[in-house]
Amino acid sequence: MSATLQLAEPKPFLLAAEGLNKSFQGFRAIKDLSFYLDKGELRTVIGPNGAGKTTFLDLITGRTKPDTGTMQFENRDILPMNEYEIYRLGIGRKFQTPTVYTDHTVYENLVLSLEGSRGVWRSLFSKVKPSEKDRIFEILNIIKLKDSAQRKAGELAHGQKQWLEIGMLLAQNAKLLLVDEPAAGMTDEETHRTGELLLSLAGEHTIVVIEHDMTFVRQIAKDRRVTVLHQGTVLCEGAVDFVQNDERVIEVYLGRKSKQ
Ligand SMILES: Nc1ncnc2c1ncn2[C@@H]1O[C@H](COP(=O)(O)OP(=O)(O)OP(=O)(O)O)[C@@H](O)[C@H]1O
Repeated sequence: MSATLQLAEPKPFLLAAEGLNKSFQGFRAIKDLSFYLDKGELRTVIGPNGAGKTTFLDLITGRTKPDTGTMQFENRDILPMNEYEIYRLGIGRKFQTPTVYTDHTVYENLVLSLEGSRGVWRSLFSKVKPSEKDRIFEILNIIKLKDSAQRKAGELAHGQKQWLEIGMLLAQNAKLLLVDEPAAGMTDEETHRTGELLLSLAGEHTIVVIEHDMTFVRQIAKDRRVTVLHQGTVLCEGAVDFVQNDERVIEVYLGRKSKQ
């Protein structure tokens, strides 16, 4: 009897971007950038100022369209879609500065973000279904804001606002969370707790974090893949120790060669 070798089907990437290029008035902000992300990954993207990190997130969310290249999310070509259509597919973004509804409570902020949300008025004044309420309390537990559920979001500390915003992405049921510099402006303790929150979400959620704070990067990356962008393209990719010891990475961060 002859045994047949069964090869597992390769798993498709959650997000696959290939050969992206984007110029602004002749300046090439993104150059032949390719990026592949597996479902459940927690990927950190680092790079010096002006490396193209924000522009890359703008390309994923449809805020900016590339001049050339392809972008597939769950095997669907998302380049022809507008920002709202891409958001509806399940790509959620958290900007560096928190954008919560400051005059609404923490609980209301999460209601307003629920997947398929029904517009501000309907969201706040129509009945929240028991299953939705359960989900909100689950999220409040995850983001450790249960005791602040009835506080106005505007009264929260900076770190808490950032956690609320991550909770809002969870309420949207985002499949891919794009998180831009979550540790900016945080105390060391808040930064550490943010790292713990992101680590607790990894696996079940797919997350791309842009970050400068290397202590934080080491906390969340551990042996996960880190992508280094430089001049609009991927300079290096690998475990955090690997990229931190890469001569080219040291050179672009320090502006000189580490060893001659
Ligand atoms: N709309 C625009 N018009 C012109 N130039 C732009 C535009 N958006 C970005 N750029 C340029 O593209 C380059 C990449 O910018 P981007 O903001 O993506 O970098 P970054 O890696 O996010 O930097 P930082 O860490 O400082 O936020 C920069 O040189 C920036 O000036």
